[in-house]
Amino acid sequence: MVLITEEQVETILTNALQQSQRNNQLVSYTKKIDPISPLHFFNQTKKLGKSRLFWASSDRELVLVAVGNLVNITPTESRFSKTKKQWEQLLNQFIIHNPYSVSGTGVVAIGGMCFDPKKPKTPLWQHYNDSDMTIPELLLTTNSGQCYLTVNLKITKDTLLEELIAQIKQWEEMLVHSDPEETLEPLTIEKKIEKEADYWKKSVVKATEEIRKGTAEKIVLAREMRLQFNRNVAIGNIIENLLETQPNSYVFAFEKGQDCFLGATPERLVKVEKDLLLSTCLAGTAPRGKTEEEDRNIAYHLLHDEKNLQEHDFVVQMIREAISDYCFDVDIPEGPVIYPLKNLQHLYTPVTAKLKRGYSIFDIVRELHPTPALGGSPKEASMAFIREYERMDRGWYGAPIGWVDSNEHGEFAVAIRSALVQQKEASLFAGCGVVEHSNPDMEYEETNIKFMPMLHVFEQGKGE
Ligand SMILES: C=C(O[C@H]1C=CC=C(C(=O)O)[C@@H]1O)C(=O)O
Ligand SMILES: [Mg+2]
Repeated sequence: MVLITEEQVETILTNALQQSQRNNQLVSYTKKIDPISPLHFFNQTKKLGKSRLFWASSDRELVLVAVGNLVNITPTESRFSKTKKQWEQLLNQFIIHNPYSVSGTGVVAIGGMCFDPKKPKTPLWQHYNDSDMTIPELLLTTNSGQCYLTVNLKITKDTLLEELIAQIKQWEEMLVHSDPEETLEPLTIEKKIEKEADYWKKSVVKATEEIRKGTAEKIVLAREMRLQFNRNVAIGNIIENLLETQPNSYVFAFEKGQDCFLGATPERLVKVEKDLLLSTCLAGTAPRGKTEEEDRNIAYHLLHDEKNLQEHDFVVQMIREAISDYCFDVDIPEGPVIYPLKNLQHLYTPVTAKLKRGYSIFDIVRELHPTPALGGSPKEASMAFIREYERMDRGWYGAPIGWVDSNEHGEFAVAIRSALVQQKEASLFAGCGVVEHSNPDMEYEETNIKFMPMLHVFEQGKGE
């Protein structure tokens, strides 16, 4: 693997030190390297003892592995506009050496936020900030089969070049080196605890009553399942299983100390490449069939089911309305199609548009979150219901997670089909859209199939 040569680093850092007017100069250096496996990189960097973040796009064209926190953007209020502002300010402070105009290379901020900062945080999510975008120390980008390594540094007038160079060399040696794989006993789930299942069904009934009264039109209610394992979960193995078993889904893993929030979500919130904007309406659910014929029948019924079409339509209407001031050339097809996943299928309507000048992905995330696929309709009334009646801390579940780069490219997904892993335990989350004619037992079953993608990867140990 070719990393940065000593000469190159020395020239860049010397220039940076000379250019620096400040005490803290941020420097970013990107180099194309021979392809390496992102998962290998993720596993190798564990011994650095720094938090790691993993992101793979649903088509797997882009994979990011971010290691360490050079700077964290963690506003405690007005999180979307403050993140946007701080990100722009930080970019101005960087000396960037990135000769490649490739998405996801160079200075990238990656992270996410909690679903609802107005709901009190519980100890479950104590290590996760309400909003947290990381500019890492090391970033491996795999884009369309090409690999790039970015090193981000903070240098001061007192920084010793030799020490920095030695550190980069040390990273290089560590990454080139391949440690023998640890042999672990197979992972088994020793206990599954469904939290508040009966109460949850009652809250679905309560939601339908409120909807009949006219308080809201749709309310998404989620529940939690706690798992206990025989040993600590090896995060790299779970990512590997998710990549193998969940095509058409984004795979993510965000470590914070000993905790890791991870999953495989099918739901794009927004993708921006310069002025091209893509979003997704995903709501309405059915299981997969055991045979092709059964599968086709289920899909046909889903496409014609009033209740699911209604659930879906609230999302389409809201997204159309939310982006209208920020975009032109909005294109949304008339009706949904099927989005098949391994364990379930959804109603899906893609959205394309052109972003007006002066707006960024953060403006769109602010307008869209939460869509009625995770909150409800109207936004405020459904959020108020969730705040009052949902007996769980969603934390980062159901919220935007993603990345942005210095070329005005970025993508956010909605963190569903996910779990918060805490060494020998994990919390799984699943929710569903409650509308006027929702039946509590059927919604309960729907959340059961939404737990399956995560349950399977924990049950399978390694692969299928
Ligand atoms: C809230 C979840 O799914 C949403 C996304 C797709 C379909 C949904 C549904 O049919 O209810 C939900 O709105 C979840 O998986 O936890
Ligand atoms: Mg549903």
